[in-house]
Amino acid sequence: MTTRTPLMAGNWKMNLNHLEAIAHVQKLAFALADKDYDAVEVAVLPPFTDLRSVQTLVDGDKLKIKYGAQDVSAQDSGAYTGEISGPMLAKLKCTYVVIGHSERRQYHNETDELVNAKVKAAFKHGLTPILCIGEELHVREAGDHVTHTLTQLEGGLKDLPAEQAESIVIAYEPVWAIGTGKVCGSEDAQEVCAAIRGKIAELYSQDVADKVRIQYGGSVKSGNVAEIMAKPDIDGALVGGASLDADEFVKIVRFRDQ
Ligand SMILES: O=C(CO)COP(=O)(O)O
Repeated sequence: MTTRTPLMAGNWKMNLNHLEAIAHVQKLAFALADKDYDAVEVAVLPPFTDLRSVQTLVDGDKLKIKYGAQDVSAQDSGAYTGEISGPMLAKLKCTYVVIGHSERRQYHNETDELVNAKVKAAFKHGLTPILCIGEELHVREAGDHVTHTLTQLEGGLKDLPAEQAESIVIAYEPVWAIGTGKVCGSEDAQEVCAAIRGKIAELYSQDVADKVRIQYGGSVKSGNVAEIMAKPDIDGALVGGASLDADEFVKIVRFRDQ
């Protein structure tokens, strides 16, 4: 049986400037101990403007916390005003990059095709994508949440070789549970996460599917994380609002104590 190390990642979204980022990561570093890092991989996903400061802190203090970006361009360089490239993030030693978050799909019209190009760009430059998929409320109400989410999964993974697919992180984030306080029931989250793993097994192999980490995201807090993490196909959480409170995020990392 493959053992997957849980990944707890804080998606700060458009919050915390670079000075606040330093203070926040220092708080996390002070609170987290080796035993936490032995049990769980911990990552922060700050805005682009914070990454250099976070890198300097992590390098300088030899912190075990990982970090990454919230998006990446599908292009390597050139006349793409406002975009940030994979080589730039690699130079900042980012481990992860969030791709296809529902807020980018919704407000920036990102399609599965673009998301797929960004996933490939991430791997090309040694970054691990956290590929976000999940349905809107009307899709769940129509009972189409599994089909919808698996279509996004297939679109995001299109033509990706197994060697890359096995190290990707998938974040199942039902859009209606993001920032709303409405957490998806753990059984409902497990249903979709199991379907995601099943689809990866079908597209690649059971071995690849067993290696891929699948996170749940949407109103995760210290009070509900343990129940979510108890599900067999959920290997971590992508935490928005609650990751902005260092004490709360540390409690989420220590989900086994909750
Ligand atoms: O979108 C999310 C993480 O990427 C979830 O956000 P919340 O935890 O604020 O609901």
